[in-house]
Amino acid sequence: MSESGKKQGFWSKLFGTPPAEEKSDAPEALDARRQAGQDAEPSHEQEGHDPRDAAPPEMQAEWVKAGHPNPPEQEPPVPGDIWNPLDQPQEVRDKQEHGPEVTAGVEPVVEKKGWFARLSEGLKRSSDNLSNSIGAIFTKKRLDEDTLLDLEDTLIAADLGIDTATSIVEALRAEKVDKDVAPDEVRAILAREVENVLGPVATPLVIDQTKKPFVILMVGVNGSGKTTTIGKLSAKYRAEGKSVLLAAGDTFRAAAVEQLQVWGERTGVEVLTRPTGADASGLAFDAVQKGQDEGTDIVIIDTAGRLQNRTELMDELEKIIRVIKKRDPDAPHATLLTLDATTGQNALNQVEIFGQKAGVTGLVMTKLDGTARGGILVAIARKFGLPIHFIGVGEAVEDLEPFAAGEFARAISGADREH
Ligand SMILES: Nc1nc2c(ncn2[C@@H]2O[C@H](COP(=O)(O)OP(=O)(O)OP(=O)(O)O)[C@@H](O)[C@H]2O)c(=O)[nH]1
Repeated sequence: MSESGKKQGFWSKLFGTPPAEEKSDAPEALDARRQAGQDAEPSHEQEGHDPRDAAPPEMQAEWVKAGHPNPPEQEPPVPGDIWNPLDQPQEVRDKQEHGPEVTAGVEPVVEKKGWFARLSEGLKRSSDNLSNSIGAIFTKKRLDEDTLLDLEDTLIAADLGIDTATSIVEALRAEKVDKDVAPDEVRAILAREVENVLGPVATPLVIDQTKKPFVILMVGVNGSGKTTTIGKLSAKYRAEGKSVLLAAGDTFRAAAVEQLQVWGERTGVEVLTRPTGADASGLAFDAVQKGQDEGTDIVIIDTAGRLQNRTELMDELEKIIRVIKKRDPDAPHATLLTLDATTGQNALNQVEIFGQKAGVTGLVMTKLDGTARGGILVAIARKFGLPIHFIGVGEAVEDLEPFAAGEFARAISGADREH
């Protein structure tokens, strides 16, 4: 059950009904074997209805004050297991250091697409590849084994994982072999199977109010969206009337501390800091203690971005957790791993190693509004079964959504679009 049903006030006003289905011209086949050099770029997206437009003017002014940038134009990083966030272009890394620009004064609210439209656009590359390949494969009316094998290859190439690919092919074989089948029926089966995998892990992050404070530790590789997600979460929890304390645990970089302080100012939340180079675990300890002393509802601890294969940095993360436990043996009550949706296969390894070292309890997939490679979330769900709490669909404070399996499945399969 998504958290959206329970949302009140500010938050419930933010997230309206998803916009009507998106249409796109279906280009020809994209499958590598069929490409023949004709890789289709996503076509220009239609403007979606933005539920935020219906919000009161003072709220819109607040968003403008908080900076309301358009999604960044970022090229996807190098694909697969050689992906390294530190390889991103300097301007992207600069932006990561300083966060999105804050617009001074009140300007007209920028026309912004609804979150579902941004999710669909972000997943358009994955979705187009899948959907168009399905269109190209299912040219014969009758379903045969060769066609099923081609489909399996396509699903694996879309990062969905071998297990999911096999189960989709099995479902199709059971229902349709030797029968007439149209591409749209295959897309619908794909959407259904993806939803079956994602449904059980689409669970809200429940804040146990008996824990004072409820401690959330945010972990992930460099630039995966930890600090931005913390900013969005603190806005959400403040809007729910909860008290929040942030701890700027990336003590390596002054810019990271500043970035969290900007989010603290935007959301009216205190940020605990230490000088650059200070021990991050000491800061985490102090933050939990301060939260206990002051009866704070939620303490969110940021950590420095680290590649999962850097043993010494992962050891430091373990130390932070050990030290937090000295103040509260049950804490952290949630350890959230942020995954950049443009990462691809490397995300599987991130979940595995951060899971082992930091005891990750849930996932947030960020940048699903960009050039996302969303299929990997299905492989991750299948392999690890970890809760997926939220998705990030933009850089602004309101661009955090509870994860909804059905919407994600429809967006990635292209089942809602006309072909
Ligand atoms: N488009 C888009 N950009 C995002 C999203 N989440 C974060 N970003 C951007 O991604 C960049 C990195 O985000 P940060 O929050 O700084 O990432 P981080 O994990 O704290 O980075 P480090 O401190 O370097 O480890 C920033 O430019 C963010 O504005 C999202 O959901 N969509």
